[in-house]
Amino acid sequence: MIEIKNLTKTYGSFEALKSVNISIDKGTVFGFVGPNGAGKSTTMSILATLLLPTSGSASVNGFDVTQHPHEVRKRIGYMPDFFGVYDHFKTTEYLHFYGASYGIPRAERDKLIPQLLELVNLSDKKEAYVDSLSRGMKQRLCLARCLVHDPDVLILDEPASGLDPRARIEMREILKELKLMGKTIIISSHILPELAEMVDEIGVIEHGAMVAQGKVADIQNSLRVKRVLHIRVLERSEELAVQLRDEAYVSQVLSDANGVHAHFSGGDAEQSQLLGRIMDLGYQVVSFNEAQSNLEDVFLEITKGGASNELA
Ligand SMILES: Nc1ncnc2c1ncn2[C@@H]1O[C@H](COP(=O)(O)OP(=O)(O)OP(=O)(O)O)[C@@H](O)[C@H]1O
Repeated sequence: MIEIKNLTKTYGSFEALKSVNISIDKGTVFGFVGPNGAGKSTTMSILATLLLPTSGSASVNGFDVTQHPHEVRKRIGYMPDFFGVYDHFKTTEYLHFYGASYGIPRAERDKLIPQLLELVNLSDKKEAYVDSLSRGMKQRLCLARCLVHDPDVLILDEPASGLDPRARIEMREILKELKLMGKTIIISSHILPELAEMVDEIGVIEHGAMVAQGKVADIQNSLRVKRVLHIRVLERSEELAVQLRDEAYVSQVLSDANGVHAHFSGGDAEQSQLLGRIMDLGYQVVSFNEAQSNLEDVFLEITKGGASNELA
């Protein structure tokens, strides 16, 4: 649905994008993560036909953003990180304005707009002036605006930025609904653990270049992000801790009243073999769990440099 090939963008002599490649299948929710200034907004603006690339190509459903921008615009809903809302409108009027500019007939809009307001939890604000809405509400209204022409693809540049925790959760719930509706979504954010819950894939960009891309679990596996294993045995817990220290892929073994905790740098296969060996050694295993590492761990592992410190 989205195909970005060797995309570059230079501002004067500064290379904001250096041959970026991204491929996103229909129905995928793609989390686009990277520190400030990495090139997320630049990539998304090009995809939204608002900025011309210096070289390379980007297409939506087969339509190239530079050759067929009108076809692309019909298929995308774009939510920029800065948004202008027309304060003198009421929320309903605001959506009518956008619906009309997409050529949607009045009768159709009359049916559609209450549905959109319901989707973004603003039904009780249908008569409110945009001016009077909170930041979170304005952001949800902006999202409703992106959906007016029922686009297949949503390009959302930091839709949860500046929102308080409750407003972020509301935004996340709406995005989950959009995913269920089959939309292809590319969403950028600094709030990595929040993305983790809803994205199918992530792409990590740093200094204008993609540094990793794929399913979160695959990236974790390929990077061998350290897992923490929690192991409880019926007896001889201390002895197990000592034996684990000699195991490959195991480091930093601790033992306490809750069991043995070990850092593990192997993948799924090695983890399963380790469990087998512990059982072969005659331990009666009560539980063998892996503490879930999250997107933040993945991100920090990939971008190791100082740039990641800028993340919220
Ligand atoms: N119009 C411009 N002129 C010159 N440099 C620009 C321009 N727009 C963006 N840049 C530079 O391009 C780089 C990428 O910017 P971009 O806004 O795409 O980053 P980002 O990943 O979206 O960052 P953030 O998370 O802070 O929004 C930055 O170094 C930025 O300063």
